[in-house]
Amino acid sequence: MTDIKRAIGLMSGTSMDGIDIALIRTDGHSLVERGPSLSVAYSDGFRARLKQGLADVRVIRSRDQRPGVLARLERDLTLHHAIALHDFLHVHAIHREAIDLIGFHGQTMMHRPDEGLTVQIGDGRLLATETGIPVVHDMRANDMAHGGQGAPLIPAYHAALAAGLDDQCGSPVVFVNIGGISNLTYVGSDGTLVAFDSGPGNMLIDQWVETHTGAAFDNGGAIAADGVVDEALARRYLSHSFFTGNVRRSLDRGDFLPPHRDEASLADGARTLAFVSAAAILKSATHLPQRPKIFVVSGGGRKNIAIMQVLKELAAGQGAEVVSAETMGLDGDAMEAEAWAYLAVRSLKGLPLSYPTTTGCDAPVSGGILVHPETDFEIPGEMMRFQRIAETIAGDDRDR
Ligand SMILES: Nc1ncnc2c1ncn2[C@@H]1O[C@H](COP(=O)(O)OP(=O)(O)OP(=O)(O)O)[C@@H](O)[C@H]1O
Ligand SMILES: CC(=O)N[C@H]1[C@@H]2OC[C@@H](O2)[C@@H](O)[C@@H]1O[C@H](C)C(=O)O
Repeated sequence: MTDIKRAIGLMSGTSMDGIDIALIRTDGHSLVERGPSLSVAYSDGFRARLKQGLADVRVIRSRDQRPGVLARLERDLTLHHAIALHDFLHVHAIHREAIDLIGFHGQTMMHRPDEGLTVQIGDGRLLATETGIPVVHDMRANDMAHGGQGAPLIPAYHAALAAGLDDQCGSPVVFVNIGGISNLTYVGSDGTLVAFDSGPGNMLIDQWVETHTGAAFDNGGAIAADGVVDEALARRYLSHSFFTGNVRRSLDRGDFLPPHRDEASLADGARTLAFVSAAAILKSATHLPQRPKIFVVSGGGRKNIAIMQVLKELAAGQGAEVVSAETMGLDGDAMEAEAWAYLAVRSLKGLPLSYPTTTGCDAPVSGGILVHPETDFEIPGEMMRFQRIAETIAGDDRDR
């Protein structure tokens, strides 16, 4: 009998905007039934603590070091995930015992593929203890140990989704995730899977808008709508060695920096960076085996009209269509969390998470660490839970 699992994925991406949670039922192969999802935003206080963590992580030389605020941050990040998971179960009236597994991404604090170093904070053991559910975490490390870039890992899930899309759209199909960083997955009609990071997604726009206005992002692309593209500035980004080099490599937040504050007006800067985000995707897509017929876009960047307009124009010039994940009946906000649930099930079964054509690893490799909760687990009582929330949130303000 097919062994089908109910798994929850927890994703906190490079934008550091919050936690995405999604439930799926899957056999870890082509059977995927997507369930409910939820996004829980971080408070300004916790985002400020994560940014402090990005500064403190710079001195790390091995992936288990936790200098400065990082040890405390890892604990509190994990508690935020536990709280978010309890809320998710409560909102959807799901009993904890109905869940077989959690796939826990944690928060990437540093990613240096050239040095074989990738650091995601998140305490899998603590999460298992707090939730009473087995947790698979740290899914990038084994790929790197086998010569891979450690990212992107979502392509295995895209391949499963593509199998369900066959009748609806042409092939090859390319899945585009526009998060803080963008990545592409090409799925050919013969199942060929090719993937890589494609450039800065929203992170430069977010940093630019925050510096000028204090807002976390350009809502809907409204700021960019009032601007014009500064061509010299756009050219500077698009001639970065990431695009001109022949080897595809995965990106860290620090690989691209926002323009200096006075290099452009707020609106022109936002418009230019939205243009760069879209043009980077098309530029990177030239490294795919074939021109795609359709780009299926997920991630928060699909809500930025300025990015989507340019993407559609540039793709149309190559005879390709651009649609949001929702047009294909998928969920562009939950897809990464769903993927982490799917990958956790694959990890449990010892199936590959990555391939030479997706991360550059030497051979298809599995990965992840499985942690079981203590056998005498009891759900923390409501009072204890609220006390933990209060403590964690108080910590967010105290430590910022
Ligand atoms: N309504 C919106 N309008 C414009 N941009 C938006 C909107 N909602 C979200 N975004 C952008 O999407 C970003 C979050 O996207 P997402 O959650 O896909 O990224 P992530 O998962 O953190 O990153 P990554 O995929 O790189 O790990 C926000 O930081 C913001 O820039
Ligand atoms: C190191 C790391 O966290 N990389 C992320 C980041 O965000 C987008 C892009 O860069 C992608 O390579 C990856 O996340 C996705 C979910 C992945 O691994 O598939």
